[in-house]
Amino acid sequence: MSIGDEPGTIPTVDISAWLSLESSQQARDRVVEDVSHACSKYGFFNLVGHGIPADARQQIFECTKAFFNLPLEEKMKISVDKSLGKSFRGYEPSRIQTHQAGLLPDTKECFITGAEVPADHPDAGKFSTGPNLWPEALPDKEFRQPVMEYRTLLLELVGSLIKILSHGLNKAKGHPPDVLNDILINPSIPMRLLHYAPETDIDPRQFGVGDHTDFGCVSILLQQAGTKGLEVWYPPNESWIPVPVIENAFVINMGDTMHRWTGGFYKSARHRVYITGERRYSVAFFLNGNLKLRIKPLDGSGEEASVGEHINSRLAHTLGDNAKYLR
Ligand SMILES: O=C(O)CCC(=O)C(=O)O
Ligand SMILES: [Fe+2]
Repeated sequence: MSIGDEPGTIPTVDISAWLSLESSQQARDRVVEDVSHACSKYGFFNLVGHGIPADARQQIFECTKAFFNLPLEEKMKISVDKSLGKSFRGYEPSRIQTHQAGLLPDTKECFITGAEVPADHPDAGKFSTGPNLWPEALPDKEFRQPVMEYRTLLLELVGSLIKILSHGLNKAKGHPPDVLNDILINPSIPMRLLHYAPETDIDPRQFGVGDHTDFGCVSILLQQAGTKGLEVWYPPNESWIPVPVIENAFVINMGDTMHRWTGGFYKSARHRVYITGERRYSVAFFLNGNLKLRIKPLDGSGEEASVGEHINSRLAHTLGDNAKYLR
């Protein structure tokens, strides 16, 4: 069921028929059509019927709040500059990333985790790969375990989304129905717990997250109920569309790797988070994909490129002088 597509809104898509073993082929095809429509028109949609339990969603917010409530000196003990090599894990303080010339650095602060790759693994210390950094001040049971459990649940969900998106490309363009599946082999998935502190006297160049596109394939965002700030750019109307929080929904968006790979069929949409006088938390899960994979636009529109090199260079660009943390 696709609700929405009302002027000035992004669609809401229910994928429960895809996830259920009892659904008819017609109901599954409808999910493929709805996801494909949302991603080719907007690159953004609200996802419901995703099967992620409410308590897992609740718990990840508890973890997020607990982390950002720690004193700054505790958070700085695991700041990204302390992570192994270019692994870029741990605490990213506020005002580190700048997305556009002319904007001030984002006010958000983040905690970044990924797949747990031990320090003696041959790839540890390569870009976005290595051991996670965990705050000493929070017991594993209350933080590390639920964060990794949430990651496992979303890994399964993003696998379903990639399969649905592949079927969408099969229907629209005749590509094989598993055309995107290789991105899921040993995928790089940085997950960011995010905190936006309330601000006053806001400079017009200042955002929680400035106007940007995501770098990877598929992003799964959980917004905190009762907050606002996220907006997506809709080119046909040249306007910013608010992305209000919908109960039990995740926000799904396409990133630049997906856009390029599909020759622009699935669109990586510009979005931003404006600052309000209210505190806000969110949790972003970025399927960047297999960093060693080389992908060529499916429509023949460009050269083959490495997933890892692309993501690395995009992140370094937004970090500016702070890209020293990636060396
Ligand atoms: O917090 C949000 O609502 C969005 C964050 C975001 O766009 C990002 O981290 O890339
Ligand atoms: Fe984003």
